[in-house]
Amino acid sequence: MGSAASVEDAKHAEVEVSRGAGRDTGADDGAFQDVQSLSSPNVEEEKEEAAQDEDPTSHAIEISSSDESNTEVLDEAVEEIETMFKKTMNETATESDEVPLAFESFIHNNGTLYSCFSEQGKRVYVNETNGLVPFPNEWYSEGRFINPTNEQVPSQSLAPSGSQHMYAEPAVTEDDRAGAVFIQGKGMVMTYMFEEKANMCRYFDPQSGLWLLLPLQWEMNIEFVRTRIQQVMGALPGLGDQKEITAALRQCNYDPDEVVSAYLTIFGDGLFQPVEGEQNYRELDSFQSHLEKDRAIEELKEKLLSKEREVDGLFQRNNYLTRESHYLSDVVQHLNRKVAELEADQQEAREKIRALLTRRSTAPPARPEPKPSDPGRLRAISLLTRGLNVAHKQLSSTVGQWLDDMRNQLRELAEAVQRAGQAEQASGREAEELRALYRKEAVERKALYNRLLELQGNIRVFCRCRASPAGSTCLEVASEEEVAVSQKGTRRKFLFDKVYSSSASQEKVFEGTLPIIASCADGYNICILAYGQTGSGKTYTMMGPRDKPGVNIRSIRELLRICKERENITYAMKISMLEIYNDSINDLLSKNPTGHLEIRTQGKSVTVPGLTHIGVKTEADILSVMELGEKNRKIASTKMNIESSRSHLILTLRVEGMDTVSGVTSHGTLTLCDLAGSERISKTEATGLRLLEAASINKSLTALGQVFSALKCNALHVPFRNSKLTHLLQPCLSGDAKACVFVNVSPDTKNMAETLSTLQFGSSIRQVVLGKATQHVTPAQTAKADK
Ligand SMILES: Nc1ncnc2c1ncn2[C@@H]1O[C@H](COP(=O)(O)OP(=O)(O)OP(=O)(O)O)[C@@H](O)[C@H]1O
Repeated sequence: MGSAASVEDAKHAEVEVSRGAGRDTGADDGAFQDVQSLSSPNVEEEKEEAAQDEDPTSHAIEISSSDESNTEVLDEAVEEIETMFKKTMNETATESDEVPLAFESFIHNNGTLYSCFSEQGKRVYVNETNGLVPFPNEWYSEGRFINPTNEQVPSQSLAPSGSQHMYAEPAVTEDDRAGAVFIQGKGMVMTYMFEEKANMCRYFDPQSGLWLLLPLQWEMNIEFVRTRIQQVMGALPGLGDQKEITAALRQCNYDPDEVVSAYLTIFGDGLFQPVEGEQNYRELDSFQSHLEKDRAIEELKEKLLSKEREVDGLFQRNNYLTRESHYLSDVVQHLNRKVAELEADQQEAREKIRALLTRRSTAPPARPEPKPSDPGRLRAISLLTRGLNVAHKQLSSTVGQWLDDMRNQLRELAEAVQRAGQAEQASGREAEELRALYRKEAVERKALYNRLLELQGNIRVFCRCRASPAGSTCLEVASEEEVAVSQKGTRRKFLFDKVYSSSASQEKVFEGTLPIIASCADGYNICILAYGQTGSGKTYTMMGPRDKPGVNIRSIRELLRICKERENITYAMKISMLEIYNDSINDLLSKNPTGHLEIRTQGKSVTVPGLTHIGVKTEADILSVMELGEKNRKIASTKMNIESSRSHLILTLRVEGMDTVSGVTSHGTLTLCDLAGSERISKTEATGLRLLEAASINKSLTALGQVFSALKCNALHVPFRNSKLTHLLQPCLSGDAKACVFVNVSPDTKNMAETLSTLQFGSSIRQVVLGKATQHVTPAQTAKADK
């Protein structure tokens, strides 16, 4: 039973890892030898026996002519041939990329069974000593094929006894272990990851009706294995050989975590660095989907722009109408004043006329007694009287004309007032319509915006470069989205959602995260975290100095502003602050810290029982709580940075909203995480406690990398529980949240290795798709029932 034995031996065999060396020896599988190539003692014995005899036919398995024992012997023969086949296949597979597979069994008239294959159109058979040798022409008349391509043979008769998995019926469950792969000469074949003593990938060969072992080369292409390869490569960008990783996966029973730790144990953290000059296959893999996504994002951006333009137009029209309406009301008021003045004047004129008339009728001027003897005097009086009459007539007609003018003016004014009133009403209606239209546009714009955010990915990655005190720089901010690292004449580019140069202000840097802050008030889990080498500016970005506050304070300020703006919703906020130091959780707000806290998971919720939560209302409240937490934080010095924080800081703000009109409640969290700096232990010369801290930090950051790579390839299992850090961040990263990651880098040439690894980490998590974020809202009735 060579096959079974070799599998079992392989399972217990020590993992032999010798990168590079493996290649020299012709073992194409590199560091980890293929399970199949680890031969059992039985196989070794068979080899020795085989070596004693040169005649190929003498190695063939004799089939007894007796009917009873025929099936048994045939079973053994098939199994032995299978062992030889596998051995030959492995050898062939390591020598060339082409492996023949058209499987046929030939029975010679002398009773010997041969295993034959079609290789590049020529038939060959397995000879234990010489491997695959051409099928002799004379044999065609000396025997027959049991299962040639065009002849179906009852497969049960070929299945070796004792190996149930080899039976013809491909009755396998439809789960992630089932798959398919294209094989040259066979077309698309079914594959299944059999769980025997160790996991075994086999494909179903319809011609032989057998489940055969899949050669390494093809195994790499099935989904089950490919996902795991990607996980390993995600965690260790320094690994370039997928075949080598496949072999390693076989050795580790297809457990990617085990493979990663095996590599790390042997090669150390050098594998975190990508292989220089090597094309990142993941970029190729996701290139197409990224292109499509980018196209969709561009379209949405254009739509958004045109909507914004429309809204701007509406705004301008609205402003114009409002101004016109104000102007018209001013005119109306002015006219009304004028009318009132004219009416007063008219009244006054009337009074004056009436007074004049009264005086003339009631008190006629005392006429001097005419002196008949004075004709000159009489003529003068008559002239005066005539003049007075003319003046009276003129005055009457002037007054009448004046009154007519005033009446006309009044009528015109009344009409103007009426028209202005109507125009004002019309413009009011139009303004109201515009406002409704604007509200509708705003809702549509918000929906488009959310869709855009969703398409851009619920994880946004920003790169911030700090200034170089040394003046030497290996970084070049090529554009708003691209940063390049130059090294010995080569130039590597990295793309991010935004790249901030050393001159970018704290305010500018915060702008990138601004869009997701409002989502927290809507009931989403939001996470902002900073990753980077020690001293690269994470704390500066997240906390910042007092006069230049960072993302933490600005996002809290923005959140408070948004909550205040929403008049119908009352918000309650609670803040907690913890640090993870040497993989244990410390409560930073507790007055009497009682020791390290543990994490509890219930369904999707992750909590820390005993952690202090303080209710806060204003920015001042929050700042004083943060100050208290900061005081308790462990700050230690390292050789590289005097004020280097050696723990991960996680500040969480829980925001509970209650809509007083609809009764809907929402629960959002804003998680702000300042990660401890990744560092090269050798470079910082850390010893003792510092060494322990550094090892713990590196371990948790590696776990974070593993989580991101599992998320990136949509792995069934995401190893959140590998560290306290990833366990706590689970709700922020498990397809339920929106996240922003800052990768902070130093441009100093002496930090180039760390900078490259940080950029690689950042650009790789950019491809993570968290999925559609979930809004945590409870409808009114449920909310009441909950209470
Ligand atoms: N963009 C920047 N502008 C001005 N000063 C900066 C900037 N980034 C970092 N610094 C300064 O560099 C020093 C180190 O920065 P910081 O403490 O933020 O690094 P860090 O990545 O948090 O380090 P560690 O991981 O060790 O905590 C600080 O003195 C900080 O003020």
